[in-house]
Amino acid sequence: MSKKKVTIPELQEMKKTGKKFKMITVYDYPFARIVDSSNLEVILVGDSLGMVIQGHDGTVPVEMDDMLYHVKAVRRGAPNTFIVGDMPFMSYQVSRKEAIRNAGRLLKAGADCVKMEGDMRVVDKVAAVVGAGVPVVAHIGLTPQTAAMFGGFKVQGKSAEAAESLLLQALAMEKAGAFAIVLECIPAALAKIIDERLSICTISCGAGPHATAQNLNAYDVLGIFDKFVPKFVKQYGQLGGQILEAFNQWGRETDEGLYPEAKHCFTMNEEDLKRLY
Ligand SMILES: Nc1nc(=O)c2c([nH]1)NC[C@@H]1CN(c3ccc(C(=O)N[C@@H](CCC(=O)O)C(=O)O)cc3)CN21
Ligand SMILES: CC(C)C(=O)C(=O)O
Ligand SMILES: [Mg+2]
Repeated sequence: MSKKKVTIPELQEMKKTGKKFKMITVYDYPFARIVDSSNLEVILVGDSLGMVIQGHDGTVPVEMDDMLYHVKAVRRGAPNTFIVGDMPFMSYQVSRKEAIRNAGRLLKAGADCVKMEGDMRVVDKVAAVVGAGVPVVAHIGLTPQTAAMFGGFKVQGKSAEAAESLLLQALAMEKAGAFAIVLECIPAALAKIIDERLSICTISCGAGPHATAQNLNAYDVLGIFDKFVPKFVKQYGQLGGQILEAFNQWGRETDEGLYPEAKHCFTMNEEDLKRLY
């Protein structure tokens, strides 16, 4: 039984009924297939692929073409899952026109909506993209594309002033027409207030339990990505170790002549083999 893709009205209904939804970050076809048969409602194809897949130290190097490539692969694996396509750095900051054009490209590649990071300076771009008919998830708090400005991947909104500013940003994003908002790395108590003050869904990525939804990265959930493990991450598997063990076992068996066995080999008939000599 394949599941039915969740709709935006259904996600909004979940905020009213208090039922949580889950958004997992994946980047490729095999993971997308697994999510499509899981109890997770939403996939984020995040620009974090710059770090997790490409090995950069941040998300700034990621291009539209990278995002389109991964959104297409994920859509092929997860035809029945709602996909959020992340807009990469400089694909929406320059002008409303570029924002609309690039958001449209992500939708044509298979995304159901786009996500845009930023504070008050991005509100007009969000409004323009929504105005062009593309659903938008806003993203405030720790915004990795501009993390250099706050000195790295640091928790945001800890002071009363910073918290007030984030609340105002969230309200502005709702007014601009975003249907949901990611709250990344902010105090749980602030996320609770923001969730209560907004009618749209809040999605917690390191923002505590009070949001409408939770987000984690598949590579963190599985214990594959160990370059850094943020405090909010819970590893539900230790696949990094299992993958290493599998690689080493194949290596050992190949060294010792235990792989391949007869069942792994192709054959040809005796006649043809004789004619060869
Ligand atoms: N694999 C992966 N998982 C993520 O959650 C993720 C990415 N990549 N890449 C994009 C952003 C970057 N993220 C990060 C990265 C590091 C921290 C981190 O180390 N935070 C410190 C807090 C430092 C402070 O106290 O201010 C921590 O201890 O968690 C948090 C979020 C979340 N996102
Ligand atoms: C951290 C999440 C929300 C994200 O934007 C990403 O994975 O790119
Ligand atoms: Mg991102």
